[in-house]
Amino acid sequence: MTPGARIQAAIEILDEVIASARDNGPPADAIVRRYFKARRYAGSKDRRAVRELVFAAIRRSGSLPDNGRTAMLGLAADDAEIAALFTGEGHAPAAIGAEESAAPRQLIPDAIAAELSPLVSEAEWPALLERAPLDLRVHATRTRRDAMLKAIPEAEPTPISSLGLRLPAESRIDSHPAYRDGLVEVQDEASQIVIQACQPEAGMLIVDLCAGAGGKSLALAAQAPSARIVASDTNRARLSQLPARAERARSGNIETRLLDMPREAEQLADLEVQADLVLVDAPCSGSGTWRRNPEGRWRLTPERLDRLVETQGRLIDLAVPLLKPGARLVYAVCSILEKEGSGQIEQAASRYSQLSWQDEMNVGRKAGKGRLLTPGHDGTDGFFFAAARKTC
Ligand SMILES: C[S@@+](CC[C@H](N)C(=O)[O-])C[C@H]1O[C@@H](n2cnc3c(N)ncnc32)[C@H](O)[C@@H]1O
Repeated sequence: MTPGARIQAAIEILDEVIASARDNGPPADAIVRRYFKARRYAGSKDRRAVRELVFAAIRRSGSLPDNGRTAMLGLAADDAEIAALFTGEGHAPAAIGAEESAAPRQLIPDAIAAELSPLVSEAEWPALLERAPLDLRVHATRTRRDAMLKAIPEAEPTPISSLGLRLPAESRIDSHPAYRDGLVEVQDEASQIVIQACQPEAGMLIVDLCAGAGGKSLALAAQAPSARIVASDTNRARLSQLPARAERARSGNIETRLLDMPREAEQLADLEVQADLVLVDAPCSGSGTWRRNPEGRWRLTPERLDRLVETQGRLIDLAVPLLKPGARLVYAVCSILEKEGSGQIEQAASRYSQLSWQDEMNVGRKAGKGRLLTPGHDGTDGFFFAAARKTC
């Protein structure tokens, strides 16, 4: 592809990403992959270059741009070499018209900025959108981090999690023998810290209420191989990925349970007052993962945030009856928004006097009754978590 054709390809992909953000469709990463699947002639250098252009344009625009061209004109406004490629020749995009406007440069739109945790100062905003490294979690019972550091020489130990390895952004691990053998799993350090906060132990009954594709269930299973882990979720497609992942990790102690809204309480009735640990890794704005999904800013509307906050509260209400006396509840969201984090826990604390909120881990920053991790402060994804014990 010529440099101009790469710009045009990025514009076409951005058009799809913008439409997908409007319609709650697939993420940018999936759209880039789909685009090139249909264009086998593009070489790996072309794919990488176009992907970089797409993500640079998304990072630069805090709010949803009108279309792919305005988003790309934003990059052209900052970079004369890119502007010079708008020639209209061959497969290059049309020349830039005198009246054409570029998407404004903005990291975070005002409406979202107003929802951020007060701990996240404006000086931290650029880090929210920097490229994330690839973090791995070492399987706690099958190997040791030292051994994996030797097996994957490019990796460094993560500073906070004792099970974590860090590789540079854009690294690939899926064909490495240690990954194929289930000795390492992709998991951001913040998620590994949430598992530490869970304190999983042998023999426990653990409910991972929002298990998704099982990232945290797998970590719990690796640390407590004789625990019984019930991994539930309402999303069939996500949950169905878990058995194969568990097989790769050789974790035979996870059972999946598909839930249907609004019948979850009924479907979990056999676990009432039985669980030693319930993890609520709730659906959220994903504002802590903008490093990977910067177009998440385009998807977040005040209405969507309100709906998420309501669902999170409902999930806590589903979790509490499952706890036996003395059991542990851990609430987590990959969010840096006040309402989804410490605000949500203030609400839960006012509903449940039998929950005693614990602050046992000296990581990140204290945020109300929980802890907040952020890319700028901790080098992890943004995550809020809080842990409580049921007193009676
Ligand atoms: C943040 S994701 C979970 C990620 C997962 N724990 C992991 O570590 O990979 C939140 C999940 O909550 C699920 N969810 C949404 N509403 C739910 C409900 N009412 N009951 C159970 N799960 C729900 C979503 O389908 C989604 O998979």
